[in-house]
Amino acid sequence: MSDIETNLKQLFSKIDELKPAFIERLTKAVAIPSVSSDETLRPKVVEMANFLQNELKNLGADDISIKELGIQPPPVNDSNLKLPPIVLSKFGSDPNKKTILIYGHYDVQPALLEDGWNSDPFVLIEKDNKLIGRGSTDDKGPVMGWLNSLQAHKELNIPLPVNIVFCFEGMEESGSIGLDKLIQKEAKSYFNNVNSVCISDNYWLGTKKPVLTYGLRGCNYYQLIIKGPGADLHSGIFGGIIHEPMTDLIKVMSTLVDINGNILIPGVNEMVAPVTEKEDELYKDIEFDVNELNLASGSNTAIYQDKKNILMHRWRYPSLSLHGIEGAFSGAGAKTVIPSKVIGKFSIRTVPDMDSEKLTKLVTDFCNAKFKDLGSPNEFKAELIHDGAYWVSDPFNDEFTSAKLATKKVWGIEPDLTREGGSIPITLTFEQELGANVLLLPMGKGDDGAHSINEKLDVPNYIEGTKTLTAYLHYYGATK
Ligand SMILES: NCC(=O)N[C@@H](Cc1c[nH]cn1)C(=O)O
Ligand SMILES: [Zn+2]
Ligand SMILES: [Zn+2]
Repeated sequence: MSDIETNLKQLFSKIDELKPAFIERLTKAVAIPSVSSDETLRPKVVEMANFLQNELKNLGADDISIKELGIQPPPVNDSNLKLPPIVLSKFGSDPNKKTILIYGHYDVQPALLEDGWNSDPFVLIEKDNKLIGRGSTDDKGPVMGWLNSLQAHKELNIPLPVNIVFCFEGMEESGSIGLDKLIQKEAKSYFNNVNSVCISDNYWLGTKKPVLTYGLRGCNYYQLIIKGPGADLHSGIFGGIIHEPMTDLIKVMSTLVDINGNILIPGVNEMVAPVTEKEDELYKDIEFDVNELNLASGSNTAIYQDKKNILMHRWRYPSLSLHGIEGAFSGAGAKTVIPSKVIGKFSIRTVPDMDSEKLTKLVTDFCNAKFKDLGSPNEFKAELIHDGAYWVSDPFNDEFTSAKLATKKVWGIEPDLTREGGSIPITLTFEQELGANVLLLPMGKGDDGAHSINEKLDVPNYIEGTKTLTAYLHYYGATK
C-alpha cells in the first residue's frame, strides 16, 4: 500500500471514531444564528467568527488573522453597521508542499420556526440519519468538515499533505460585501503562494451520485422602494381615495417575469451566450430526471419535464425570482392596513455573457418606465443591493483529477461534472486575483433544502464528505 493509501486508511477510521465529536461541533455552530441579512443579528455573525477563531486555535493553527472590513455600505438601515470580519488562518508553510486556499462562509440565511420548520432551526437535531438545522448544509457542515479533517490529522499525528490557508467570510449570503477588496489586498501577502482554491459550498445535483462542479451562476439583487402616505393608514378611511404603494409595487413587480419563468425585461435574454455544439452534448451523460427535481422541491411544479431543459435553465440561462416585500403585512389574521412604504425584492441569476452594469441599467430603466406608466404620485426608486459574478471553468486539471480520485475512493463511484444554479459571489475573484484554479467540491445532496425550511445534511454526507475533503488534500498534495 502507498503512503497515501496507508494514511487515508488511518484517517478514515479516525473520522468514523470522531463522528460524535464532529456532530457536536456542527451542533455548536448551528446554535449561533449568524444571519448576515438581519442587521439585528450582526452580533451573532461576529460570535460565529469568534467560534471559528477558537476552533482554529484549538486545532493548532500557525496563524490566525482577523480582518475587519469596516462599515457596511448602503443600502443599509443602520449607517454605522460594521461588516463581520474575515477569518484567515494558516496551517503549515512548507515550501515543498502545495498551498490550498479553502474558502467557506459562516453566515446563514434567515430562518424562523413560523416559516414552517418542524423544529427550532438553530437547534441541530439528528433524525432519520439527517442533521437538521439552519446552516447544516449551507455552509456550516462543509466548513466544519474541513476542521474535522484537521482534527483527524492532529490526533493521528499525520502531517498535512498541503499547506492550508483558510478564508472564512460572514457575508456570503448577502453578496460577499468587502471580500473582493480584501482578496486584492492580500493576493501578494497573506494569499501569496496559493496554488489552488477549493470551495465546498454547493450540492450534488440529485441524491444518489456525488458531483464536482465547474460553473456557477451569478446573482444581481435588486430592490424597488415605494413611499406614499406619511404613516400606515386605515383602509376603511383611506382605501379608494389615495394611491397605495403596495398596489403600485405589485403592478411593477408583475411586469418582470411571466409564470413560465421568462424574463420580460427587454435586452436581458439577448446578452446570453449561445449554446455551442460541444455544450449541447454535455447534458446526455448527466444522471438526473424530473423526479429528482420534484423530490427536492417537494412538489410537482416543474416548468420543464425533460432533463436537458431543466439543467439548461438551472445552469446556463438566467432566471428572475421575486423574493418578498418589506413593509407589507404578512402575519396571520386580517389586518386592514394600507402600508405607507413597501420595498419589493427580486434577484436575477446571471450567466455568460451578461454584463452586470448593463443588466442593472436595463432593470432600473425598465422599472422606472413601468412605474411612470402608472401615473402614481408616490415616490419610487429602483436600485441594486449587491451583485456577484458567474463563474465557469475547465474541469480537466489536477484539481478535478484529484477530486475524482477522492470521490471514487470514498463513494466508490465516478462523480458527475456539473454546473450550479446558485452563486458563490467570490469564486471568480479568487481565480482572477490569485491566478489559481478553483474546484467546487460539494458535501450535501440536492434535496438538502438549503435556504429552505428543514435544511438538513445527511449524516453519511457529513462523515463521508469529511473523508472526501481529506482524500482530496492527499491526492492533490501528491500532484507534481
Ligand atoms: N451556497 C451558496 C449560496 O447559497 N449562495 C447564495 C449567495 C448569494 C446571496 N445573494 C446573492 N448571492 C445564493 O443565493 O446562491
Ligand atoms: Zn453557501
Ligand atoms: Zn446559501
